[in-house]
Amino acid sequence: MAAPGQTPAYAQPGDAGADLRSSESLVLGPGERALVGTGISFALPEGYAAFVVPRSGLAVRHGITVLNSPGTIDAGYRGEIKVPLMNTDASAEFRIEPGDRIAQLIVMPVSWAVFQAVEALPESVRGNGGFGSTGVRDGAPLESAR
Ligand SMILES: O=c1ccn([C@H]2C[C@H](O)[C@@H](COP(=O)(O)OP(=O)(O)OP(=O)(O)O)O2)c(=O)[nH]1
Ligand SMILES: [Mg+2]
Repeated sequence: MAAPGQTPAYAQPGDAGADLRSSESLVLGPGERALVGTGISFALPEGYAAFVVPRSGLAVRHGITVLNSPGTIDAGYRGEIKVPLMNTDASAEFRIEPGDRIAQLIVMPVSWAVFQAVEALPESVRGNGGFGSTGVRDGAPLESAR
C-alpha cells in the first residue's frame, strides 16, 4: 500500500535499488537522526527480504546516511517502511520534504540456516584471521596493507 506518489520506483532500467520517498517534512540538524516515514507498506513473498540502503548522492553531497544500513525488512512485516536517517555533516542542516527520495530498497532472496552446536569446525585457509589480518605478517604491517 502506498500514499499517492510514494510507490517505490527504479530510476533506470536494471537498477538494483528502488527509491524510497519521504512522507514527511523535517529538518535534520548536524549530527541529528530521525526515523522518517515513507507512507508505504507491502507484503514480500516468503523467501525474500528487502534492505534499506543509503543513496550515494545524498551521502556524498550532504553526509546523509541510513543509520542501521542495511535496514532489514522481514517478509512478514506489514507496517510502514521507515528509514532511520542520520545527518553526519558537522555543520550543515538537511531539509527533507514529502516526496524527496531519501533511501533505496533492494529486494533479495534469502535462505534460512539451520544452526547446530558443534565441538569443532572444519579447517580453512583463513582460519581465525579477520579484522585486517591480511595486512600483517608475523605481527608486522605489510606494504600491501593499504
Ligand atoms: O530500516 C528499517 C529496518 C526495519 N524496519 C521494519 C521492518 C522490519 O521487518 C522491522 C524489524 O526490523 P529489525 O529486525 O531490524 O528490528 P529489531 O530491532 O530486531 O526489531 P524486532 O524485534 O521488531 O525484529 O522493522 C523498517 O521499516 N526500516
Ligand atoms: Mg528483528
